[in-house]
Amino acid sequence: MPLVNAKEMLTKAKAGHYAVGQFNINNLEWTKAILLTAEELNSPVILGVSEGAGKYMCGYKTVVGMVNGMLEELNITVPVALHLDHGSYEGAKACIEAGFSSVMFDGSHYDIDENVAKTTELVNICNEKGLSIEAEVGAIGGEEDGVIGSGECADPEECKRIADLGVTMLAAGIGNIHGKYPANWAGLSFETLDAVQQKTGDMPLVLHGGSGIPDEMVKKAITLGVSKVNVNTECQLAFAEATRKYIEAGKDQEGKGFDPRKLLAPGFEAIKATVKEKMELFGSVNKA
Ligand SMILES: O=C(O)C[C@@H](O)[C@H](O)C(=O)COP(=O)(O)O
Ligand SMILES: [Zn+2]
Repeated sequence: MPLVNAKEMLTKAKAGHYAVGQFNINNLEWTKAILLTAEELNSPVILGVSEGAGKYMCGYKTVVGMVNGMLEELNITVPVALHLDHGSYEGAKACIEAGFSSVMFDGSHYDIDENVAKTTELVNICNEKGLSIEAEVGAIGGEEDGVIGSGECADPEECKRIADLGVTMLAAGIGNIHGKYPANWAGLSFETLDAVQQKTGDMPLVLHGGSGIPDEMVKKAITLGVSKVNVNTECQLAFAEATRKYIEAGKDQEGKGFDPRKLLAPGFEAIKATVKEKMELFGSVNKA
């Protein structure tokens, strides 16, 4: 099946009280592992590409070529959206041109009026071209210069202003953090999430920083309107751990164990296992 935008899969998820996973891709192994797992579990899936990962993979056109090639060669039949993650205004335009099916414009660092103005322009372009679009209100926390900043809680009124522009999905800060959560993390603010959902109605809400949130909190967030959960760090940690074990066991020095097709295989399987676990947790299995 060719790429689809994320509108239908997220509308169904919101109505069906489950969430679709966005898994960030970093290279060929990542992409193949995520697509094969989605197909095996009959689950819709969103492939997230940050601007940095896009550059690393030789640009957005390369990413589009690789993903479209895999959809065809691997006979992927489940709905797959290719989505720019935390995009700038220029990055969003470049991805629209390159053939992505969905973009995120992260205007959370602008004041609300500028966020509204830029989001509006991109909503118009995406509508015209048939892409889905995610916007963000309230910055997500995370590590900067070695310090882990706590996540902001979005203002529900500002969320409504952005939702009313006609975006497909809305990321609202609810105390969530990118990367590893610190031991003293206060947890998700369900009060904020509830207030955002009440103001934004049927709008699918997005939970960023999906790695390391206790399962029960993720499930509760889904009951309060989260329809898309973003995961990157947990796949990276699983890949790194499996690769380290392989090398520490000296397997790269046995026979042809240094061949990248063998060396990267444990990490590939570890990503598959992580994605499977998350799809089961989010409830998207058999929802393709
Ligand atoms: O780190 C990235 O490049 C992608 C993330 O920002 C993604 O949008 C996300 O929210 C995943 O968070 P994580 O699971 O905490 O890495
Ligand atoms: Zn994010």
